[in-house]
Amino acid sequence: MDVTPQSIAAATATTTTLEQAAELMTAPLETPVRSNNRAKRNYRIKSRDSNLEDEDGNRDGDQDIDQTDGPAQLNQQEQASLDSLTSSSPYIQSQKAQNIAEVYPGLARLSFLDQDQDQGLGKGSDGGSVNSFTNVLETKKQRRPFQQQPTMSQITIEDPDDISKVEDQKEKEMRSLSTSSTSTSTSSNAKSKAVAVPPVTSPAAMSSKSGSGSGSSLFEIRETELEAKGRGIFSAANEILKPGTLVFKELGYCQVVDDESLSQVCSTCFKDVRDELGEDEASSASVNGQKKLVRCAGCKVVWYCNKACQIKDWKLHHQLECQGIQRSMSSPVMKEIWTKRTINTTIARALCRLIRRRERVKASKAYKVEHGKIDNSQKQVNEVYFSGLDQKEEEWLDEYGSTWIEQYLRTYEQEKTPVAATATNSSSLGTLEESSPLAKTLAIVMSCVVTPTEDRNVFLKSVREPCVNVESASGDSALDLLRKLNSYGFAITNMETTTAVGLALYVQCIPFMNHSCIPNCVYTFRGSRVECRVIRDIQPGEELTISYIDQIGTTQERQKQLKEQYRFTCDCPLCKYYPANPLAQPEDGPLRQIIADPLFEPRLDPKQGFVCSNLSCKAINGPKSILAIDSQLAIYNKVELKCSSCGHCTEITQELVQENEKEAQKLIAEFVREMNGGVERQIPKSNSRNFELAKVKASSSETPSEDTNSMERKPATAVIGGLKTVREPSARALKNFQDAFKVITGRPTSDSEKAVPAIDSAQSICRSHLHRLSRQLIQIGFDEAVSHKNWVFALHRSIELERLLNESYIGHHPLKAIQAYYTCKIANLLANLLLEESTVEIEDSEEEKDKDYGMLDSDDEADLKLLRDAMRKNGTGSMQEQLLRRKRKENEEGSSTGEGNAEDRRKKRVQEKEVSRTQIESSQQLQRYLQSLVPKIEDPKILVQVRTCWGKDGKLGSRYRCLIDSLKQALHYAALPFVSQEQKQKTI
Ligand SMILES: C[S@@+](CC[C@H](N)C(=O)[O-])C[C@H]1O[C@@H](n2cnc3c(N)ncnc32)[C@H](O)[C@@H]1O
Repeated sequence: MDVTPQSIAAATATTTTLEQAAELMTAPLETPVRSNNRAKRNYRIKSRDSNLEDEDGNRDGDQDIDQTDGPAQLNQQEQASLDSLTSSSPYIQSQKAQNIAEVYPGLARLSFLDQDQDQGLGKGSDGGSVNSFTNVLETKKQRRPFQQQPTMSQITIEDPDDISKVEDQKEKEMRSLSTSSTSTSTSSNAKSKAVAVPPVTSPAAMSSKSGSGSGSSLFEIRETELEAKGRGIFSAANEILKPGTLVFKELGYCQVVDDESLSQVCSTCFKDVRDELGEDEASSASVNGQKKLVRCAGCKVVWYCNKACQIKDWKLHHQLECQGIQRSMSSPVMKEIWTKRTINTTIARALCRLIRRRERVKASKAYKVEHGKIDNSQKQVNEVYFSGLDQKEEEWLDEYGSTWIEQYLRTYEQEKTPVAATATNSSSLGTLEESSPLAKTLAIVMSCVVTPTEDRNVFLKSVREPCVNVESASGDSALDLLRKLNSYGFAITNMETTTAVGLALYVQCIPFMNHSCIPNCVYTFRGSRVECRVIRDIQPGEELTISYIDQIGTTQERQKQLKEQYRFTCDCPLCKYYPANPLAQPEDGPLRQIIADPLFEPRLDPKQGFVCSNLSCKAINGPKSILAIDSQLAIYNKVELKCSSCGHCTEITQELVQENEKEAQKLIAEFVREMNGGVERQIPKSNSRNFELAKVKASSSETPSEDTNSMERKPATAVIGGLKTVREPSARALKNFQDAFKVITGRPTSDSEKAVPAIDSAQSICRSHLHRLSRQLIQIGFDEAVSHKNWVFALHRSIELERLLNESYIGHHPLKAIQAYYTCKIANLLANLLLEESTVEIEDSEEEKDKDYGMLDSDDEADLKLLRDAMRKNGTGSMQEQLLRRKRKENEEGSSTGEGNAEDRRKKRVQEKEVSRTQIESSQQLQRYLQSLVPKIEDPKILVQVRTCWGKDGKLGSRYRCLIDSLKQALHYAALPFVSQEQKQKTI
């Protein structure tokens, strides 16, 4: 059942507190259904329902909305361009890659092995703020019932004082996080003037309680030494900031859930139901006939996990948003957009929230009080950072935007001209194709918040000069706001699935952090709250940095991305050591300063190597011979590669490289298609490579539209789904993979060394360019293998992934901790697999089936007992040995009964022998690999990394422990030894 804003409004109108109001709302909310999975023992693999058919749950419930009377849908190109607005917002997009949990997107499937649910995203989101907000709300006055039609004046709130209390309270909460209200410059090398963060936009200006600064600020925002770099965040602590230190937490100024995740992620706390239920179950509209999240019945757009969340959002954002969306829906064109999402509304919703939040902030008492105290330098901090908006779009908007959007809005408001005609008319006004995403986003915004023509014009008016004071910085220009969103917007990602689930705008601290390819801080999300932590020692006065992009690329690739998206050239120690320009000399000083370990040998960039094309040589050359193939190619278009081993020379050209890349991409696509029953599936392109796979994954669970084509695609997505859909990849798929791997890396896959005789032709020449693709291929391979339960294939991919990551990241890096975490997950999976195979076999045994296990509580208990009995009966041999013994016994029994003729029996035996052989081989492989993983898991160095990069009692640390315990248990039941480092040392 939907939650009606009316019911809230009505309830609030007749009660004194919202708490009471919430109680009075008799059935506005169904109790969100928790996972219907039984609590699984942690040595068992959670089974997943692969039915993705109902993933469009929110649409199903929309039958009351008439979707037939809208004009024709906008064409696909326009849709694609709007999507590109979302993805081309540089800061927004690349931040997706920064979430360090995105290291192994492919492995995220294994998240169901996690047991520490209390750590899950969303549960603790925003800490206890739900309660504190409810407390605040308890003192609220009665509200005007919702039924009153909103007017233009409602862009401001009818009762600003009311909202300002929430704002004021929110500020108080934020302040209580800080140990001091403003930061002061304490750093000795602070040459330029430190800029304290203004109170309104930076109430947490700000040090963390958990910091080492004993009450003083941990950081300050001030100008960097480079003018072009602008401001940055510097350590203001008197001592070294140690890894794990929480530098700051920052609440979003405003945030929205992405269109794609609206029905699965709570719009207030960002709890993702997929975390609890697994993607496949969450994608269906309901569990046991009940909805998992509940939807606002007013606009039918946003979803919540419970009343508290709905009320909180209603007060802070949704009341006016809801009215706005409903007003917008009064136009058939807009109704089509809102109900069918023919245009992505994420950015438009974020903009609307931003506009309203700004209005509320301005109306709050705290703002009024503090505003008087803000000096000029503080005002600078509040200025809108000018970047991110595509130049072309800016120009287009200046020239035609206002007219076109105006016409667009007027046309469909009058409900006379269908969209197609509007587009035709307006195309004469300018380059509509290029600029329509922006125009449409603004059109949606205006349809929600701006009505009279004169206000629209003000709203659209572009401000060309950077704003220097608070008022104009938060001015009404659409471009100002969009810029703000582009500059300070972050994609909120789900830690576990690595999928972007929302968009939040931050204005206090995180937007002032500059980039480094070898950063000293990372950030993660807890709901919409961003947390910034130290990952290596930071000296007093040193700048705090994060990485805007995925660090796995070559210097040339990284710099290209930074240039394109952020318009600067990075001069961090990594860039200095591995210069993009091959003519520049590498400097190892800066890197050595960061990695102080005297034993640390800066490795040469492994991505710059190449494979010798001499078939009999096969040597893989490091970058000693050629420092930067990519860069040389970029400059000279041609490079001669001389193999350091055999002296063989090969010439490569840009064209050859491009051909290579094309071929590799084709092969990857073929592999994915083959794995999915010959059905085409797009591999989305992304600048952020960490995010690529997450996107592939996300695309597999895309909400299908209602056309028949997408219905036909469903079986394919179902195949990708849960573990129940066990399907061996076809021989062709495997061959596709091996071919792709060979073309990309120049080497056979680790599981096909015998099968692939030699590297052929000049294809194997320059692999450095294909590094990104090889990672993509391996991750896709792993992901697909896990989906299809082909563990041996998965195992080989995980070996390759591990090698790739080891080669790609240097020094202390959180990614290594994440890698260890996933190694542990793989080990868990494999151990569980061995257990599961045995359990299944035992269940199949007639002898065991006859036993009465009716006394046991659950199937799981029965499985366990069967397992124990079997193990007891057969001694301590491995599971596979036990199975073989049983099979042999059964064979003997079969032959002694003289069933069938001798020839049949012989054939059967041969067949069984073959099955047993494959089984033994694969399980032996698994066991060997598992045992090779175990020492890595408890490697003290890894344990330090896991612990420090997330704080002493960090999330990852506790999860890691949990996984190790689970692994130990699984290994114990599978009769495999777990030799920890500790035990090993004791034995020695
Ligand atoms: C989010 S802002 C960071 C704060 C910014 N420095 C300021 O003063 O507002 C991102 C912008 O800062 C600049 N920047 C960040 N890291 C940089 C670096 N390592 N070198 C040069 N400029 C950098 C770039 O102009 C980039 O587009």
